[in-house]
Amino acid sequence: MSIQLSKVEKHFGNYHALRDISLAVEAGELIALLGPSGSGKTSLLRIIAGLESLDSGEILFDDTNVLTLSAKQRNIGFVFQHYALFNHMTVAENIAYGLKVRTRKNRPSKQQIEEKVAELLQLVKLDHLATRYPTQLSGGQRQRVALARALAVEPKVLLLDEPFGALDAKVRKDLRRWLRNLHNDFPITSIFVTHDQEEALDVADRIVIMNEGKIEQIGTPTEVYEHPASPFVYNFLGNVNLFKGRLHQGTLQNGDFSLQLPGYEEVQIEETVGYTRPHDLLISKQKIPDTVTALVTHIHPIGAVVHLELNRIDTNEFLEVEIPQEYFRNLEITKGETVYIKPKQMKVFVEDYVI
Ligand SMILES: Nc1ncnc2c1ncn2[C@@H]1O[C@H](COP(=O)(O)OP(=O)(O)OP(=O)(O)O)[C@@H](O)[C@H]1O
Repeated sequence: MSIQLSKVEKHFGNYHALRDISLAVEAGELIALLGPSGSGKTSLLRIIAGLESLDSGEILFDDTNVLTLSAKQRNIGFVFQHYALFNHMTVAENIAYGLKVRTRKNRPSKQQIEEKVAELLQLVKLDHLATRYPTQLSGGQRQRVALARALAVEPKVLLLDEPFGALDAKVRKDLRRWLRNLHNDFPITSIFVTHDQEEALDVADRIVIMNEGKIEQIGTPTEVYEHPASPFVYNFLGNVNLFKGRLHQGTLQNGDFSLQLPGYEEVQIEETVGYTRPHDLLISKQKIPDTVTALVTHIHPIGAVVHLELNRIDTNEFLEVEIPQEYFRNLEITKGETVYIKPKQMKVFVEDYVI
């Protein structure tokens, strides 16, 4: 089932919570709604589900306008951050619940329900825990039961609101891999809300980045990470170094250094900002032309890479560099040492859009 949102608007009183939201989700896609707290992710999810009304705009499931359909009629599976399982029912009973409460006419036979539950238990890898109660499960296991329960009624669309938000980092990581694999085997159109960049980048086919009720960018994880469409996206997705300066005839002049920026020859801005990722900064112990001089203030080895925190001598600004462990060892950099930094590449946004 594909989903098409067009020009969706929503106010809560005077507060403009969703602004001109248009989005096309293809059948079988796994989409992440990513953004800071209050950016409108949950409101958008609830509007798609039919749990919240909208002021104006259109929502199509395939070619059907669903605005007049209730949440139930939209045939949506919902998984929330806090596993809303029934504690007095076993895992198997929880999963069967949605089928058992159907009207007699639509209810599968007892045997069909049992088969469906067994199939879902296998899918979420909990067959050995079918007779346990929710209180006897870990948080991660409970979320898998919640997902199996949502899938039992064979929804056309699956909506997940911070499904792993209440779990610790390791379990979260395992579960998001598991969700990715599950989705590969069982490609139901799914939209999940998260404020965790890594989770969105790791799991989603495409990411919708939201800020203050607007969509900032829609793209694959690689597109949004490698080609952020706005300063907001650049800052929000990963670490970034800012180089304030003057852009003139294709050169960014900043403190003690200047950098040629191909593609920006026609642009002149007195005060702008260049954005560079930590792994796009060159670091050297020898002074080379057009470099920034900085002091190494912290060294954090993290697995195969080393993060270095630096303080620029000329502007006193903070910089972050990321280099492979092996390269770091060869350089023999120590804390307190003076080093020279040069961006390999930099992005400048003109009127909020990258050239
Ligand atoms: N029922 C409501 N009544 C009034 N304001 C609301 C209501 N629901 C949401 N809002 C406001 O709309 C804005 C967007 O909220 P929403 O929950 O959609 O954001 P979010 O991106 O999901 O945030 P979070 O990550 O914190 O859950 C917030 O400022 C919130 O206070």
